[in-house]
Amino acid sequence: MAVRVGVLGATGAVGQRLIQLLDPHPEFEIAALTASDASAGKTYRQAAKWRVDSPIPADVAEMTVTATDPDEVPSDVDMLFSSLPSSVGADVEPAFCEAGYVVSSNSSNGRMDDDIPLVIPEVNADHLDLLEVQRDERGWDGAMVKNPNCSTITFVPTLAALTDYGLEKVHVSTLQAVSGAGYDGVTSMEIIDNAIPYIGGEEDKLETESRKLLGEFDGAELSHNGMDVAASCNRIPTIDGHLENVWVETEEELTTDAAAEAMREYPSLDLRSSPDPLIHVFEEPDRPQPRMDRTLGDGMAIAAGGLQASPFGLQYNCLAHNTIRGAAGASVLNGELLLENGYL
Ligand SMILES: NC(=O)C1=CN([C@@H]2O[C@H](COP(=O)(O)OP(=O)(O)OC[C@H]3O[C@@H](n4cnc5c(N)ncnc54)[C@H](OP(=O)(O)O)[C@@H]3O)[C@@H](O)[C@H]2O)C=CC1
Ligand SMILES: N[C@@H](CC(=O)OP(=O)(O)O)C(=O)O
Repeated sequence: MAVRVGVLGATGAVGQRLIQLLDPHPEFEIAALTASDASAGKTYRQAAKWRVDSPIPADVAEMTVTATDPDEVPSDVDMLFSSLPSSVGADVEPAFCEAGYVVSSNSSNGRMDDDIPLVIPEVNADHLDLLEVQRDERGWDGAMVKNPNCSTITFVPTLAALTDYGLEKVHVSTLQAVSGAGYDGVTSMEIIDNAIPYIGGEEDKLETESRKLLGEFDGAELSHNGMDVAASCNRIPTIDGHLENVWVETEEELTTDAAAEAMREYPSLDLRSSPDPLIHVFEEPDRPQPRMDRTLGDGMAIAAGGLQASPFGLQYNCLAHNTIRGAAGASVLNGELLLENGYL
């Protein structure tokens, strides 16, 4: 029987992607939709300005949107996918956990908290056990797991494939699509014929989240990876797909052939949304490209290419679909991991 799930922030850009992914999902059944008070009481069709590239699911369109309040969500809903603005999530997500709901959240609030697992299932599924610590410390019947920032998700799996060589220093420079800023995030006058070398708070997220994701959990505490990470983040006029240039210095000698093989062989998981292969390594020097490669693995694969030696270690490019692998798909995959591990 399918698990009854709800979407917090269901009318937004990421909320719509969540509905697109959850509606055909055999393990989940959409049973609750929440948004701001302005949307509460409306049908989903009335409340959401549907902008996703597939039709609005007919059954979801006629559901009534409620306020984002634990008292408004039916108690037989087992899991909530959250795509609320982080300022809202910080207030209400803990209230849902306290009320007994398991929350798989895409919002950035709490990602770096010591007792909140920040998870990319193919990279650090073992960190999910932090939920035991979380429940002990917070006294929650529910639980909260986060997925990382979309640009973090794009490069960390490629680093995970190289950890046997000892990661020392990582430089990453991003070219991020406009959808990452949300529909009203940057105006056409700002971004057409332009690039913006600043995305508020983004560089710190790549630098800190990557070290948490590649850290070690000993059953009680999580220690962060000791590598140095420096990030530079840029907005460019693509619609979807974050492209990143990466330089990695390792303790052990790392040839481009060995790196390509390690990435190609890095395992995916036996979960519905985990693509096989996880990392698609291109031989062509001009790939990956956002428009051509963002839908690999139904938008859940990581693409890499341009591997070469440089004075700053191994150099390569990587790409992922920012609103699927980087946001909604990441939360759904964490939901599948929670289900697989008996948290529902
Ligand atoms: N856009 C992207 O690609 C990515 C976004 N994210 C993160 O995901 C989250 C959502 O982003 P995005 O979908 O773009 O945002 P949107 O602004 O498009 O959507 C926000 C959602 O939250 C609801 N909401 C807003 N204010 C409140 C409130 N006070 N109480 C309850 N619900 C509220 C909105 O409802 P209503 O329609 O009623 O206003 C809407 O459903 C953010 O934390 C963002 O940083 C992460 C990665 C990528
Ligand atoms: N800041 C990201 C999107 C985003 O909302 O990230 P976060 O989930 O860390 O808030 C971008 O602009 O592409």
